Amino acid sequence: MKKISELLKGIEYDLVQGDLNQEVTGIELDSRKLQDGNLFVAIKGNVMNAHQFIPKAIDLGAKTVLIEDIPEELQEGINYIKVNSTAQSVGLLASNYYDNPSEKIKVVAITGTNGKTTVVTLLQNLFMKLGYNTGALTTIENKINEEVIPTKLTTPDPVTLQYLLHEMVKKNCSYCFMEASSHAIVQGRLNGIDLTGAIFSNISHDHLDYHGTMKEYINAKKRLFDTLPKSAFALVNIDDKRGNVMLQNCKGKHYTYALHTMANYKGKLIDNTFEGIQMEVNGQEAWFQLIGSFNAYNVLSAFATASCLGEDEMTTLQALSELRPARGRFEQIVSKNNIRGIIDYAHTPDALENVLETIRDIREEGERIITVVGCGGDRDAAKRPVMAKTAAMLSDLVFLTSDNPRTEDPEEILEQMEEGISPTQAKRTSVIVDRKEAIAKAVEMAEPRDIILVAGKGHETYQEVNGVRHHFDDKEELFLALKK
Ligand SMILES: CC(=O)N[C@H]1[C@@H](OP(=O)(O)OP(=O)(O)OC[C@H]2O[C@@H](n3ccc(=O)[nH]c3=O)[C@H](O)[C@@H]2O)O[C@H](CO)[C@@H](O)[C@@H]1O[C@H](C)C(=O)N[C@@H](C)C(=O)N[C@H](CCC(=O)O)C(=O)O
Ligand SMILES: Nc1ncnc2c1ncn2[C@@H]1O[C@H](COP(=O)(O)OP(=O)(O)OP(=O)(O)O)[C@@H](O)[C@H]1O
Ligand SMILES: N[C@H](CCC[C@H](N)C(=O)O)C(=O)O
Ligand SMILES: [Mg+2]
Repeated sequence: MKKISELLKGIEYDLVQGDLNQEVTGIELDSRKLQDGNLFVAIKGNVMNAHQFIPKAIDLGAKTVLIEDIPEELQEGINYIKVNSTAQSVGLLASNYYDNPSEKIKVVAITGTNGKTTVVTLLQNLFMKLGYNTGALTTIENKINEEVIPTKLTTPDPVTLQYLLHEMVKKNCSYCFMEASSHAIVQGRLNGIDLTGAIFSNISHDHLDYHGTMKEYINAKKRLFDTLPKSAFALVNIDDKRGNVMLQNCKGKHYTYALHTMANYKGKLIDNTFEGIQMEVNGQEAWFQLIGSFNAYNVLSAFATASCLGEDEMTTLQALSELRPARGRFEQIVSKNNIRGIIDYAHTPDALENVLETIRDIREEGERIITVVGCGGDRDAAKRPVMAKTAAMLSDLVFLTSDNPRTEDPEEILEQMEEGISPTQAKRTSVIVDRKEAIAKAVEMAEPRDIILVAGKGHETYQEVNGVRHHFDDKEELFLALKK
């Protein structure tokens, strides 16, 4: 329970009607979940304008509503508070409700097209090893120390986010490492968080359905750095040409990391095998259990973050070298007859290219690459032909199949993917709508020493079709097929 006036600290508002001394029992964004005494926040979303749900929220017991538009009729006994943007205000409101948790825990957010989950997972495991209670918010799951809290979003909604930070504070966590998706930044899900640091990994083609253009997508990521306080550190991958863009209007302390450019934190890849990578980090050589040259960036980023947070470099390197990769990222199964299956979450053109290039680097002569890949529905359609083209260019055989079709027709998604395939490549490409069948067929076609990459769904244990998530696990399917 909290007084409304306390929740509004730091927020510009107009009290349209009501009494700010009253208390609320919680903050709710979804009228369907509203509980008695909750404050209902009416957000104008991408699909719905929640102002239409105000009467329903009041029926269910809301006494206070946060609005942008004043309703034609005001109900008696209800507090109406008007702000410029409900979506942008709710983070701070929720932070006030949960006693401003980010003042009591160091929160570090990472943004970028690829590598966020990998780096956050590395950082949580690293800081736990270093002896700290630590939280993590990732695409795979949210965690408070070892406790797992399932999630459907990469970055939680602002109320859940503040609630989780508050729980981390209660469990004495010193750090929270979190992913900041570009959607979340634009929608203000991180507002109200006093960040200790922000990291930029890279940017490449994704989410153009949502942001419209690459320029807007870059600007979305840049906003995380533009709003960073002076006390925070800003750590960017300077090998990515947008690294500098992130720092342009950033008041925080600037730090850079790179493999190919001069930087504060410098790495050098020495060896890349199916067992791990050997690299030099600030002059020190070390071995890491993550596979793929792109992971050199992720390891370096985690190392640099630990250093920015004041950790000893040698201890950090030692601990990092003991860590396993995140679930569904370059996970391998080798069959009895020596066929290598790889499950990877590459669901962007750049990620797919990186992972295939890495396999091509490591494989030995005569080892063929067979790729099984699809593209998600209700997401950026422009990446579909590009991903198919990348798969065909860098593999010997390709099986185009379904990812999460969501509300789209899977066959249409596949037709769009096929547009990226040339007539010559088409001879080495098969289209199999059913993902289970596609994986089984890939295994059937494989000969000893061949390498099968199943890309796009990584850790996911479902396939979403028309709003329903059916159980589906690439790892299970590949394992089953390889055992036969
Ligand atoms: C496109 C997008 O980002 N959508 C997110 C957004 O929803 P929205 O703006 O579309 O909401 P809406 O459906 O228009 O509804 C507007 C408001 O009405 C409310 N409502 C709605 C219905 C009702 O009966 N009553 C009611 O009160 C809703 O709670 C909401 O507050 O805000 C919601 C609450 O925070 C999110 O759950 C929702 O994520 C949807 C499920 C989604 O699929 N998001 C994806 C695209 C996403 O955000 N992905 C990124 C990751 C990307 C990456 O990893 O690369 C992420 O951070 O996970
Ligand atoms: N630093 C990197 N550069 C390029 N590609 C990468 C990098 N790190 C990982 N990848 C590729 O991207 C895939 C997804 O990695 P990860 O889950 O860490 O990214 P993410 O940014 O969290 O993705 P999402 O946007 O879905 O949350 C990996 O499976 C791998 O193929
Ligand atoms: N967080 C990413 C995940 C994509 C994973 C892929 N399997 C798909 O469903 O498209 C997104 O929402 O775009
Ligand atoms: Mg992620």
